[in-house]
Amino acid sequence: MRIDGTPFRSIWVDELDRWSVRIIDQTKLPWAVDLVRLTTMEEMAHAIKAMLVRGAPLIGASAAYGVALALRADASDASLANALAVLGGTRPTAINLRWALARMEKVLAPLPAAARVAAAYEEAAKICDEDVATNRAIGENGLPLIAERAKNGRRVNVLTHCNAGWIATVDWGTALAPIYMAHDSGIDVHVWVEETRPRNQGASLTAWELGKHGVPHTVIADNAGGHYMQHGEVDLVIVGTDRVTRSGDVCNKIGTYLKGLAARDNGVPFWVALPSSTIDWTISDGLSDIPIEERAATEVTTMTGRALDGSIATVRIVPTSSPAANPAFDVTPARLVTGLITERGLCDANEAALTAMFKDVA
Ligand SMILES: CSC[C@H]1O[C@H](OP(=O)(O)O)[C@H](O)[C@@H]1O
Repeated sequence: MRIDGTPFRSIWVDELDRWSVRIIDQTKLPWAVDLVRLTTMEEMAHAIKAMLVRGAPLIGASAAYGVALALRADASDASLANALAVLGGTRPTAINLRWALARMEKVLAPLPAAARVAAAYEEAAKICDEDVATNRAIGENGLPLIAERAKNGRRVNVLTHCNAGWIATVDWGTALAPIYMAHDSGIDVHVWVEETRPRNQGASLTAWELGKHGVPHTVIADNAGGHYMQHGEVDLVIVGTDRVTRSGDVCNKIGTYLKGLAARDNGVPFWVALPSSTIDWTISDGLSDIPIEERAATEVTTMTGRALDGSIATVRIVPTSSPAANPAFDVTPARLVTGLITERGLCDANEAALTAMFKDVA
């Protein structure tokens, strides 16, 4: 997508040296667009763990380039194994991390060391290019869900949670892809952007990227989403996901489950957008089988933003004596999901539909 008219992806190989990897440091958004140059696997692992890059598809693409950086330094079997282990240990929930590392290992392990670096960069580039095409297809497949509600120029209100936009992927995004396509086709689409406590990725990332693209949006507290649904202000919910089970259970940013409950209670369609690389075919029960990342309590007890003097400040919002807990994701049972928007089309959130649509990979 574009940032002030300049086309960007969220990750790319440095144009000058053709081997280091560039990312947008998402912890600096929306206040600064900081393009960081990564030169080692360890730097990439940190970028994933500290969420300079985040979002299931982008985590996978980033890990793939992390393997390439590792092999550029040392293309031995031991170096490959170490890179897979270190990168694989950065974050536990998004299945795309495991998917991308397994794909890199399958390509690289059989090769002689001398052939591995070029092959690693080539495979990482393929993962990125495929992600862009996949998300474009998700946008095209999800567009009718918005268009069918836009009859006679009627404004369509979509609620989303967290950030599943172009910066959560290599480009286009998942949940936001249909929204971008609807906007670009002239549909009057408006987005309720839930701030998404505690990391506020809706407020800081989704609002930023929608604003850069000129998509009308309103940032709201997480607790306001149900209220707008009750008052008929939400035509549909579209969220992203970090892992979907073969039975259609959806793991996504903490708070998504509550949106699913509110949507069901108010008859609002609740759609989940995902590439098939986010489906974990090895599990069925999301609640018992998906590892939920527990992040630092300071993400709950503090907030970071721009002070009135323009400086970036972090403030405590919880008494120092109060402990805090910070599960980063929750699981929305398939029964609350209206459907899945995939690169192959719209799919019911159940095993029969998923295995039929993806019989070649299920
Ligand atoms: C397109 S995946 C978006 C998904 O990833 C986010 O998690 P995180 O930012 O912690 O990597 C969030 O759950 C989004 O819905």
